[in-house]
Amino acid sequence: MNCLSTPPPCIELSHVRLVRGNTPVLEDLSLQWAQPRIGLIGHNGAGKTSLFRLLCGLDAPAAGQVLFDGHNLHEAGRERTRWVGMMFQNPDDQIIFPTVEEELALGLQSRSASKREAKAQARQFLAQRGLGHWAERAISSLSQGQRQMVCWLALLITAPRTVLLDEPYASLDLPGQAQLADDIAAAPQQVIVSTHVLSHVRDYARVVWLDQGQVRGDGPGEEVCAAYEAAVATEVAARRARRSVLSSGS
Ligand SMILES: Nc1ncnc2c1ncn2[C@@H]1O[C@H](COP(=O)(O)OP(=O)(O)OP(=O)(O)O)[C@@H](O)[C@H]1O
Repeated sequence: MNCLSTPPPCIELSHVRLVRGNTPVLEDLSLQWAQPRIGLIGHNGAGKTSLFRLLCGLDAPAAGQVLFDGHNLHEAGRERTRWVGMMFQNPDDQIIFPTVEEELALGLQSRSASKREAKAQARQFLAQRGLGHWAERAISSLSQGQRQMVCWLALLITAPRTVLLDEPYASLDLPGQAQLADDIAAAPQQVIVSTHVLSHVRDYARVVWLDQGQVRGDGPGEEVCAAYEAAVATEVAARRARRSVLSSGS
């Protein structure tokens, strides 16, 4: 299910090279993403977070380009925050302000609301979601999962056209995971979810499997997740066989 009232934006990577520190992470990567829901899977270190950092403009490509509905994303300036927003894997990398309402107001202020208006809107937004009592709470008093929820709410309130979620379920309890899944299903934005929990993206029409910065699988979630699981099973079996040979020789 998706609730997009307009067609999702088209994100196009063309021959992108991305280097982080001295490490080449993405090499000659070309992709076109125009589906409302997209899953991104792959091993630790495959390049998923790096790709997200590129897509929200935190990092720029060393070669190639990224287009958002035909516009160069890395030349867009402030306009880019209306296009793409990211929820970080670790909420502490994202949250800046001491209270929930101030954190939520931040994105609204950058959209020209005054500080007072932005805080009032943030309080109203929280109240609509039954979280009015969170408004003045100190971020430091929230659990990790609750902080992740604040990051999600901060994205929802600023409503960029594309939302990048990096391991969004990692710290959430089961009710929190169900709520986030429902929120994602109902979100009017294009949503791209990076996750190691395949059940969250298996029913997506499009899943991309990233392997050492390259696309190894791309297609319907059922197929790509099954191919990834099969590859993992093969890797694990090979590793166990090696370990058993080593231990029998010792
Ligand atoms: N700041 C950095 N400087 C240099 N190399 C980095 C930096 N951050 C990440 N890398 C490298 O980039 C590669 C991709 O890392 P990335 O964090 O994008 O992977 P990932 O797929 O998101 O992994 P995970 O599933 O563990 O979150 C890895 O080889 C990693 O070591």
